[in-house]
Amino acid sequence: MINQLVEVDKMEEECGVFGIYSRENNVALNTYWGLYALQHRGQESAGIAVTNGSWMDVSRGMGLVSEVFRHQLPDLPDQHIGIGHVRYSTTGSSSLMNTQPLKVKYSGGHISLAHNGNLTNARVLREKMEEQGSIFQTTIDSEVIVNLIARSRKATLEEKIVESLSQIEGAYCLVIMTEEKLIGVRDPHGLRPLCIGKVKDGFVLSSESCALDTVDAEFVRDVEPGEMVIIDHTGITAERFGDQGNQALCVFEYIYFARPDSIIDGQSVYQARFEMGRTLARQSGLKADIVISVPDSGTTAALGFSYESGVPFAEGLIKNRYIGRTFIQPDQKDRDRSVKIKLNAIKSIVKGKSVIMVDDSIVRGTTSGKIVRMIREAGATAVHMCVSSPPIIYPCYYGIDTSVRKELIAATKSIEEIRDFIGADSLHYLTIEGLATSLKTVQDKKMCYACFNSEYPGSTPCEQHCGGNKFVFEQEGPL
Ligand SMILES: O=P(O)(O)OC[C@H]1O[C@H](OP(=O)(O)OP(=O)(O)O)[C@H](O)[C@@H]1O
Ligand SMILES: NC(=O)CC[C@H](N)C(=O)O
Ligand SMILES: [Mg+2]
Repeated sequence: MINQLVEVDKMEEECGVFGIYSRENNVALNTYWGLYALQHRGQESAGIAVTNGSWMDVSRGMGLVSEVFRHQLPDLPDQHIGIGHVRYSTTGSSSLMNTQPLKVKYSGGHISLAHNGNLTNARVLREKMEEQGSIFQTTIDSEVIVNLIARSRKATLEEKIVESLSQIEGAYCLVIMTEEKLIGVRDPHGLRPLCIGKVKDGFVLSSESCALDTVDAEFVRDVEPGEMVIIDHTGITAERFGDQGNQALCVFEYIYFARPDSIIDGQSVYQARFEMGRTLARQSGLKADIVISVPDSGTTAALGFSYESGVPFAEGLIKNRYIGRTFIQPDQKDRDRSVKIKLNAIKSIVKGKSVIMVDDSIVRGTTSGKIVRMIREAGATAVHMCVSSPPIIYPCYYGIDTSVRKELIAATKSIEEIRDFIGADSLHYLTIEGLATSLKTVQDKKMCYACFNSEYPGSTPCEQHCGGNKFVFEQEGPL
């Protein structure tokens, strides 16, 4: 019984990275608060590394930020750089061995590194390095980057990093710490977000701007795709690397991953979700007695749907606030159980009503089938399922754990079969065009829609390992 409760606590998401350079602030504590704000991006493990210029200390553990650092934060006198990570595993198992930040000692000193994203050629690089005698202590792709940096013969740290980046492919936002520097890197596609904030005597790097508010940092700008920013006692400098011609921020950040109070590449996540709901209302033309949302991340789109359609919004489902996110849990048994504990219907709201239920996505179909039944059992006369994203048909290889195509319900079933499977009266998805027009501020930017249309902006692991086929690779075992 105790084990079951513990399992339910371990929800996960997409990794979050955070870094701070400041002499006036307690960097360990600020990193802790920053990670707290990024908790929705990864709930499997958390870690913080700090340095005072002479020593580097790292502390990591399995669980939520508040669980890992329940008793103690890394504690070095005069610490002035800190980095942190919350993990949602996409390569390598969810285990203590694979927690981040990684810390290594090499000929140039110490390096700590935290990574959000997923490399598509990590296995190839690792096998090559192993053949040449390199030793790996984890099974994550991120360790390949650390090894490349440590092995580089270039003279300066910046040159070593750029040389390493020229060898890796896929998605990566990195925060890297040495005894003197805090470095932020965003891959040339810009697949994952990373932004810069300013504190009085230094700078902050964060996956999302919501964490800047938490540590009282002022938003400066996003790190550009293919940009490396270097922060040290002289301030901040930046340099470009790689080919920035094929930029493609992950559109799923706006649909589901990011917090609605974050602004990514100039686009408010809240505004994007609200517009997705409005567009879906226009596209579906649906009317009913009430609009309800599937909390949490379906709520903003449901408000937009209600606003556009004129159908009143009501809270038909209540989410247990002590439960995290379910889609990214590593195990289907956990996901099934979590949905039951997570959501409950309010009978008095839905009884005798025709209901439009809005969620941001159907991935494996774990959530929608159960709650359509729940709303019907609570007395609704009809349940229309509205999804504020297009059907997810193709795997993500860039940091979202949907790399096995057969797990995606829309990859194996038609829309009518999904409607039947979840037991809804009707099922409506936002179109790809509708999604694109909802992203008002970033309409002119190229985004990654690969999970909807299979147009991958870069290489896929399958192409690396299976000779050209995009979809046969399954991420099992190390890398
Ligand atoms: O079809 P499925 O496999 O069930 O996945 C889709 C569901 O998972 C996500 O919610 P999640 O519970 O992860 O997080 P949330 O509380 O932020 O909505 C998403 O918002 C959908 O509700
Ligand atoms: N979701 C992520 O960004 C994961 C980062 C890295 N690939 C890991 O598995 O630890
Ligand atoms: Mg949800």
